[in-house]
Amino acid sequence: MENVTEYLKLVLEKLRRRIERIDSSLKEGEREIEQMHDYYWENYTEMDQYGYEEFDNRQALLNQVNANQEQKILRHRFRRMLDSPFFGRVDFLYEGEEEAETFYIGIGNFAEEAGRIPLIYDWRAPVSGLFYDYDKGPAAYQAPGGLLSGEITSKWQYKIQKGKLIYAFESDLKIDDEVLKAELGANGDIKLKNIIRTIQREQNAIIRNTQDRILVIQGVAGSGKTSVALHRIAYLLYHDREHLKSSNILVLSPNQVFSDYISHILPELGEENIQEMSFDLFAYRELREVVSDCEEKYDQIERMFLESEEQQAGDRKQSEAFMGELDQFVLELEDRLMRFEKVEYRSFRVSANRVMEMFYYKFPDFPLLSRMDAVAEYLIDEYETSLGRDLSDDVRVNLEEQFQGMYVTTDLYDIYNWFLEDFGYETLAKVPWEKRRLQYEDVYPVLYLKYQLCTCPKRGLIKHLVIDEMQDYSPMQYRILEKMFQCKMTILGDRAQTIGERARDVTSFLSKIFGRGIRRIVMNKSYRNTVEIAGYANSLSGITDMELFERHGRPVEEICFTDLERACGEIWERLKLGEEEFETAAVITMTQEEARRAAAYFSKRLRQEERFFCTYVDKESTNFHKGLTVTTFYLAKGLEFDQVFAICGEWQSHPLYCQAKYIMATRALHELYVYETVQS
Ligand SMILES: Nc1ncnc2c1ncn2[C@@H]1O[C@H](COP(=O)(O)OP(=O)(O)OP(=O)(O)O)[C@@H](O)[C@H]1O
Repeated sequence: MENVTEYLKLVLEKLRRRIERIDSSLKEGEREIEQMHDYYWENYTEMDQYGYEEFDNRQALLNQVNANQEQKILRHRFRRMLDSPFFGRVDFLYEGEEEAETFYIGIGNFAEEAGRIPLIYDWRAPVSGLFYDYDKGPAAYQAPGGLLSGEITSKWQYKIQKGKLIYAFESDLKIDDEVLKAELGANGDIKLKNIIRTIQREQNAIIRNTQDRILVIQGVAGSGKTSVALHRIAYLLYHDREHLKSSNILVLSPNQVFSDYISHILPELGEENIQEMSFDLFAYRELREVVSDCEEKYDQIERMFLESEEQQAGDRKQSEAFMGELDQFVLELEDRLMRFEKVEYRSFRVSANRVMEMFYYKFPDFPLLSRMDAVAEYLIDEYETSLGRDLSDDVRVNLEEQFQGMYVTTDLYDIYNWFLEDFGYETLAKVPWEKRRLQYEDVYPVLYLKYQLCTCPKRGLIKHLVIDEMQDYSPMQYRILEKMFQCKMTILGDRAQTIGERARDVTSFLSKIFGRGIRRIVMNKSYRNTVEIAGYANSLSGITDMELFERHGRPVEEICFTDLERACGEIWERLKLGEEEFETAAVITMTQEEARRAAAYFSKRLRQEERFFCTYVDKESTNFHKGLTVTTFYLAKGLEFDQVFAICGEWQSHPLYCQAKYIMATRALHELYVYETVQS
């Protein structure tokens, strides 16, 4: 069918009919569930004594509930498609055929009935690859049965809103750029949005990559790393539904606000949301038995602003050299940690020599602090077999305690202190558990030590791990992750955005940790910022090889001010929120104290004149809102705003200054103002 308006009308009509059919089948399904309940309650006293009938009844109920659930998911997708059923079309002439076939592409598959030829193809379907990867001319796509070649005879892009066709372009490179410019030039949505209409070729290659076990994406700020990683997840879920569920995917995300910011994409793409976790939170939980409190990463950053010489000690403890020292310490620990003794209780007797022999020769591969459990288990089992019965619980507990008592200590805090002392580092305060607090730089060394000495819990349920902001994880953290996860991974980040004195290029050490099977991809084109903003940011970090998407805006303004409140007064005048141009704006500071003062200023002004919402975001915040956000550079990472006011203060000589300013600058979509306050 040639005429797109006609086709749109037809599709909308069929969508409506399909939704009606689902509605009535859902009603029928719910009636059946009710009847099954009624039947059960009326008859359950008479159901057969072995419970077969009851089992059958429950099974039927479960099946019906699941069927209804699936129908609801379908209905949800079709209702969304009523707004915009498709956005692209390719006409493809298969090799050896005479007439081209037409494929319309949208957010999901749609056929008049299950099993019929789709009227619309999901953007993730094999054939949809044609739309993203080729212009008119020779083309091919990978179908389940092999590569299918041919020629694209025409390719179209559409914008449909509320069921109405807004535009239709027969696409070529120039038009594609215009469409993308329009998308990027629009005001920032509140949350990160899906990009299926305009996925770029280099991005599509990453999204559709299924062969590499570990994909490492080093991408410049605003190149679409986070977007691409999430679309990749949607793609993988679509193509491997049998083995991969959303519960099998885990995202390591930097904080709650970022998680909230990206939380829309997967549901928008018709997938359930995936689990996310902060690695720090996980580490604190794992160390609960060792210390009562741990310093948080963000507190450490704040501390770095107050005591900049701390940075070096902190960096040292995350280095590969430090890990080497810890490994060496662990190797030499065996003799020092053990005090072998005989074990006796009632008729159970084992000599110290026997225990030692088992410890060193029977279970040498067990981590040191888990090994005595294995020895005890083995010897107790052996004894129970000779007795021909199990030991009572109290005898077993007594024996296990004697075995465990052969460790001089099992307290990781003490053991870590031995290490610090041996290698000439300042030791931790020797205090009871209630008073123990680890500084952030010691958190991962202690966790690393724990997994060197005790069996590391494997996360078998996780089949795909996504690590965002990869540059902020140290070699030691990757080593721990490698022990915990043996699954596929998507690791992404930008070395220029490292929170640290120097940019960290994790690609230089990842292959040492994960071995072969790593594919490294560089994304060098930035989509977020205008040319003016990207040029300014690049000059800060010395980046010269970034490709810029040609979208222009206001030049960046650098403004000097004497104090923070005056800078805020100036910002107030420049904000274009509310009824004006923009949806989102941010005032970004170096430190929490500055952010707090700025937020107090804006809250006060807003009490007098209610123009928009103002949200102060700190490390405890969980949500991302429309309006003005006031926060620090380290919490603004990963986010974007229409207008950004970067308050760089008087930190020019601070080691984090350059990276922080770069992070602030690259958050801006359309307008950037940089405030350097100088003391009067
Ligand atoms: N193909 C595309 N089509 C439309 N918009 C895109 C495309 N690629 C990226 N964008 C937009 O560019 C912006 C940056 O994307 P994203 O946040 O995923 O980048 P990033 O590389 O993770 O950024 P950063 O590291 O700076 O936080 C977003 O607004 C995103 O929607």
